[in-house]
Amino acid sequence: MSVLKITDVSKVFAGNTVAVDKFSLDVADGELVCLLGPSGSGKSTLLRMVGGFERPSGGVITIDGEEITHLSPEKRPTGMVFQSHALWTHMNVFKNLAFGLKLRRLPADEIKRKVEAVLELVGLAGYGNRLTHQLSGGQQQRVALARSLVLEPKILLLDEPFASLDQHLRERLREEVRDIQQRLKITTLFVTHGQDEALSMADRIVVMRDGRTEQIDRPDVVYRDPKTPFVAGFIGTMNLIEGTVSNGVFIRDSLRVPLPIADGPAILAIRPESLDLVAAEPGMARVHRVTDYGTHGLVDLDLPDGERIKSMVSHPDLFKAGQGVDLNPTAIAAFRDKMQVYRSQT
Ligand SMILES: Nc1ncnc2c1ncn2[C@@H]1O[C@H](COP(=O)(O)OP(=O)(O)OP(=O)(O)O)[C@@H](O)[C@H]1O
Repeated sequence: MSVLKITDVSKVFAGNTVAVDKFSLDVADGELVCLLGPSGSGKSTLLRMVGGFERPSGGVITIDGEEITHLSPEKRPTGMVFQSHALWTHMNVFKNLAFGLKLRRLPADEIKRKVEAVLELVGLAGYGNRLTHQLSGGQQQRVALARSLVLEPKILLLDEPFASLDQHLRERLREEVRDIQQRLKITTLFVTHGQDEALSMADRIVVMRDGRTEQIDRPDVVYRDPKTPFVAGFIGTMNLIEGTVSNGVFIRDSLRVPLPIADGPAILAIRPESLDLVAAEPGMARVHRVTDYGTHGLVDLDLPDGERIKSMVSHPDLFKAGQGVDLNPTAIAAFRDKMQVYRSQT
C-alpha cells in the first residue's frame, strides 16, 4: 500500500525557474526510493516540499491518505536528514536527541529509554555525553540520523546525507543506513547524485531530469533496461553510438550490427561488458588503450571516424594499442526519437 503519494507537484521559483514539473510518485510502506539525477534536476526541491521546507506551486502530497501539502515541517510525520548535519553544537548528543521528545512532553524516563535505544541502533551506545564537535564526521551524521529516527517519523527524508564524507566512510554508512531502514521498515525517500549509492541502496530509483521523471524502476532494471538515451548515458558506462539503420542493419562507419527496426537514424547502446572483441585486420575499430584493473580490463577503441567506445574484457593481455578488432555485441538496445525502440533478449 502506498504511504506517500505525490501528485502533479510543481515548484516554480521567482524568475520562472521550473525546478519541479508536475511530478508524481507513490512510495509503498517500508520502501526506500532514491531520487537520482544530475545537479539541478530538482531532487532536493522535491524532497524539501515533502518535508515542508519548500512550498509547492501546485499539486498535492498525502501521507497515509491525509493531505500535508501546506503543513509546516513540525506538523508532518516526516524526519529529514540534511547534507550538513546541523546538530546543535552547544548540546551533547543525548540532548540533541532528547530535544524533540521534550517538545512532545514525554516523561523523562521514556525519553531516556528512546534515546538510548536509538543510539544503540546507530552504533553510538555510550556516546550520549559527548559534545557533537568531539565526534567524527561519520559519527555526527549518525547522530543526525538518530535525531530524526528518535521521533519515529512515518517517512524518513535523506538529502545527500553522506556527501561530505570520504568514499570509504560513505560506503560503510550507506550499508548501515540500509540495514537500519530495513530493520525499522521505515518508508524512505533518499536524494543522491551518486549512482552507486542509488544502485546499492534503493528498492526503486527515480531518475530525474529537468524536474520530471525520466524513468522509475528497480535498480537492476534501470541498469539493464534504460528506457531513454538519457538514462542509458547517466547510469553506468554505456557506449551510445549514433548511426543509420538500413535493411535491418545498423551502420556507423565500418561498424555493422543487425538491428531489426525500420530504416532511419538510431542510437545504438552497448554496455562495455556486452561488447566482445575479436582480433581482425583492418577490423571495425582500432585499440587505443588497454587498462588492466586486475579483475578485468578496459579497452578503449576508436572507430575509423574517431568515435571512442569501450569494451570490458577478461583477458586484457590479449590486446594492445594499435591493433585492429571486430566488434561483437552480445546485448544491445536502440533508441530513436529519445525512446527505446529495440532491446535484445540476452
Ligand atoms: N531557492 C531557490 N531559488 C531559486 N531557484 C532555486 C532555488 N532552489 C533551487 N533552485 C533552482 O531549482 C532547480 C533545481 O534545484 P535543486 O536543488 O532541487 O536540484 P538538485 O537536483 O537537488 O541539484 P543538486 O544535486 O545540485 O543538489 C535548479 O535550477 C536550481 O537553481
